Amino acid sequence: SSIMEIENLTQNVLNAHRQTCQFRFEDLQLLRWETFTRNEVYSYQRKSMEEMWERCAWRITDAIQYIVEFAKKMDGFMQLSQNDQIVLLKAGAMEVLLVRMCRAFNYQNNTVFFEGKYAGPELFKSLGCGELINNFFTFSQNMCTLGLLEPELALFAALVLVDSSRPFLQEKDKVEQLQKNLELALKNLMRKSHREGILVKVRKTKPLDSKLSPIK
Ligand SMILES: COc1ccc2c(n1)CCN(C(=O)[C@H]1C[C@@H](CC(=O)O)C1)[C@H]2C(=O)Nc1cc(F)c2c(c1)C=CC2(C)C
Repeated sequence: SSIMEIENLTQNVLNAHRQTCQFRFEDLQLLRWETFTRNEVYSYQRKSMEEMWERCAWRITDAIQYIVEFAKKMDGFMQLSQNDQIVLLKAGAMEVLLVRMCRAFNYQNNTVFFEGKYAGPELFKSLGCGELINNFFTFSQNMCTLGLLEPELALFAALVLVDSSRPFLQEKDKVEQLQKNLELALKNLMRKSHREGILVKVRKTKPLDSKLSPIK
């Protein structure tokens, strides 16, 4: 692909990302030291497992819808077969959400934005899945150490989604072509900002450990 095509794809992905993030990065940053008081944490911890799951499931479902919109605005994604669009979103939407959530994560006090303020892992105690929550916070910490800027995060999220190694793809070569263009776009962006050194780290950070067996 020509450099023009790559530049256009970069701009398209940045716009798609900006138009489909529920919160602007600047706004999330402004709130990062607004943490829940001890009493507010207690009131969350006293909620039933059902109520807490209901709230979190709603937030996740909502956020995933925005990621579907992100995919639909990405040049090349809608040109894939509908089967492959569904295969990529089913396999990757949650991983893109985890990548996006690092924008709303304060690694200095290990808190994440939740319902208006920043919460630590202890707030989610009543969910009864401390292991999963701790993995989520550890992942967010690792994502933050990459120090990706918003445009780099947008292209990284696009690459998490457009992954030609996902099982059940019908037109793998078409997905591969789009993936290669996105890889060139991210390399091009990093080179321009003289930060290509990060790419080595990025390649190692697979969003979710593939050994995570689906909850039986
Ligand atoms: C892209 O980055 C982000 C980061 C955080 C959030 C969003 N997006 C989406 C909207 N959001 C909200 O809280 C909504 C604002 C609304 C209106 C209001 O009250 O202000 C309520 C956040 C959210 O969902 N946090 C969240 C969900 C969740 F399931 C978990 C954790 C954190 C931590 C562990 C688990 C249990 C996995």
